Amino acid sequence: MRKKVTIVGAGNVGATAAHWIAAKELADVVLLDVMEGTPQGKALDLMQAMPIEKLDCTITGTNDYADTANSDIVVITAGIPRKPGMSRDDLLNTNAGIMSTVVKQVVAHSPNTIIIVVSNPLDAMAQAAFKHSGFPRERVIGMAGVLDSARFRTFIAMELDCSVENVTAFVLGGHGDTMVPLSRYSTMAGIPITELIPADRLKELETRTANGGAEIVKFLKTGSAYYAPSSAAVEMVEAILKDKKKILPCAAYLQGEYGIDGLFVGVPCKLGANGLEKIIEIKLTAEEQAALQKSADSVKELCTVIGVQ
Ligand SMILES: NC(=O)c1ccc[n+]([C@@H]2O[C@H](COP(=O)([O-])OP(=O)(O)OC[C@H]3O[C@@H](n4cnc5c(N)ncnc54)[C@H](O)[C@@H]3O)[C@@H](O)[C@H]2O)c1
Ligand SMILES: O=C(O)C[C@H](O)C(=O)O
Repeated sequence: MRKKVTIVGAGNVGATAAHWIAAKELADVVLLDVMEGTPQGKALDLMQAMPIEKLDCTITGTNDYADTANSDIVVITAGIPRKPGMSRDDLLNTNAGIMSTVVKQVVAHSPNTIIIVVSNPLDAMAQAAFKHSGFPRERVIGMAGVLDSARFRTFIAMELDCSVENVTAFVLGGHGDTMVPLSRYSTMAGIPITELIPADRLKELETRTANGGAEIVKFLKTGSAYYAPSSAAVEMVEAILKDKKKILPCAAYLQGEYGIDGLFVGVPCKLGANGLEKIIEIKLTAEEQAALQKSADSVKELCTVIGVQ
């Protein structure tokens, strides 16, 4: 039997995630939204591409959570995106309300599912999903680090004029202005990029990475990025469905790791069939640890505002 992935929110990120999942033939997809007709129309449109692409996936559009029952994974993209001049944190109150109603419905219909949170502000929304679901931390994971590190990889590959496949990159911390790109753990074909790119130029690439979402919002004007974000969420879906034991930077609920307790922060995680299978702890310099702590403090502030600290 095929796996079942529900995507809540059939907007830009949600619909594009459905597209990537189908393109990789990972699972049957249920696309759910509050907008009547939107998920149905997008799902039918995607279904009609399946014969052309020679893919066997069923994509169902719905407004009814009954159709999401017993999903293996639920990806939550429901919520408003930011527009130019806004920070992700400006979405806090609206999206917290949406997250609370969505998660209750998700849990009622798929009590054993694994939730991947995408809605912003990401770390606080992951914490809200964790608290409202009552799930163990293994089954609530936030998507941000895969996207942020993919952005860093893109900029490094552009700088070194090499294949993106040769570049690995590392980003820690929250998905906001306080994220921590770690050049020291980033490589081109195994060679530390700190040996290939001068420090001042690297700083510029790190800053561009931290502002990567805003750069796209400025271009798009009506919303935020969705091709890379949906691709990033689907890399996590694939790691779980295929039990890949893949190490990916994700927002995870820390319980003492990195000296942080009771908060979602972006750290290297092992993803497999059980969801979050391990948090990988690496040695940080005092400066990096301080940057991570600052990032955690800003997540805590948001969580306090919406009562999920
Ligand atoms: N974590 C990340 O790295 C990352 C990356 C990109 C976008 N995002 C966030 O993802 C969210 C979605 O972005 P988008 O570009 O797809 O926005 P969008 O406006 O295109 O889509 C959002 C969808 O959510 C739906 N929705 C609203 N309330 C709902 C509810 N209660 N139940 C079900 N669906 C509901 C809307 O009808 C809409 O179709 C935003 O909050 C955005 O900031 C996060
Ligand atoms: O920037 C945003 O608001 C959307 C997302 O978090 C991103 O990084 O692209």
